[in-house]
Amino acid sequence: MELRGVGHRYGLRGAWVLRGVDISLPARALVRVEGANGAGKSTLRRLLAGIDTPAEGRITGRRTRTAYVPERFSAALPLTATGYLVHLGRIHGLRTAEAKRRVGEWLSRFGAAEHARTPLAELSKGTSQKVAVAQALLAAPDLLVLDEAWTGLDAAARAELDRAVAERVAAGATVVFVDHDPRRLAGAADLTLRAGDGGVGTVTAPVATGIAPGPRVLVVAVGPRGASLPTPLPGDPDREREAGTPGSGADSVRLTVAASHSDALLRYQAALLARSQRWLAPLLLYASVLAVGGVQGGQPVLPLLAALAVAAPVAYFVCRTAARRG
Ligand SMILES: Nc1ncnc2c1ncn2[C@@H]1O[C@H](COP(=O)(O)OP(=O)(O)OP(=O)(O)O)[C@@H](O)[C@H]1O
Repeated sequence: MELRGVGHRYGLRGAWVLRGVDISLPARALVRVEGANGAGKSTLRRLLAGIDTPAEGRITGRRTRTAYVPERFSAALPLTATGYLVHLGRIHGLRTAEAKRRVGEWLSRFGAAEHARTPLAELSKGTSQKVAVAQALLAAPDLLVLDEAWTGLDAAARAELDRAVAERVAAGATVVFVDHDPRRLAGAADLTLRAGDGGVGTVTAPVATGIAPGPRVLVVAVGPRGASLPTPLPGDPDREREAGTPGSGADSVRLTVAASHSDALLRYQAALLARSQRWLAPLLLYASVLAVGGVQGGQPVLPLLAALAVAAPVAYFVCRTAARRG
């Protein structure tokens, strides 16, 4: 999903809240949105979720199934929790039986099964929030936008939401979240977007998420001399540029990324190839487990094989596509 020159303001003469926003949101990524109060975080999330249309600029590459958990949820409808959720499941295209099965599963996972038949108006704030989260997860969205979604949940439900988020990302979804607690999913975000405050906001994409523990994978990308890789890249890899062989016209960059993010990084580079950018794609990809985690644990072979199993098919696909494109 791409935002190009996106800006938003409320009303024709309102002050610009966001302007000149240029970001790419990769698939299979967890994205944190940060910023001071009033900086435009909710505005950005509503634009991403398709609830608001940008006043200027374009958003392209929208994911097929989008779900949003608002900061405040109040479904003032004469329905029970299950009735409401099944209805939403049907809107998402699920058959009634499948919708009921998923509703039961999600209410149970969030510890709200006993309120399945409770009218929405009688639900406590915490249980209402569980219903709000369940409605978003029902349809297995490939873009999930969470606006302080953990607020009001009990500890067990908060942990369950952490797990659900990890599952969606692992399944290839983009999950965008904001939370006032900086410890929420700390270290797990692939990308951090910072909304600038002061009315006229910009969004930058510092990708600093810290070095994730565990095995690290080395990806070597070779491209035209002097070309630069886009920023940000999934997983915020460490970059080390290497001068190319004289006369070869090529430079290479060594990207070191947590093994858990290597797949997202390789997929992203394959997408760059498809868009024919200057850094067409890695011509050479290889993976190895570095000292953090696997090697230190004295068992580098299995993680290495796992990393190669991920990297090799993608490298093959990228090189084959490059060859086809000449
Ligand atoms: N519907 C609206 N109509 C008019 N102005 C709005 C509307 N929604 C937000 N704003 C204004 O846009 C600016 C950004 O608001 P937004 O809610 O996006 O910020 P935020 O970073 O999410 O803030 P917070 O952390 O306090 O929720 C604020 O000045 C706010 O007053």
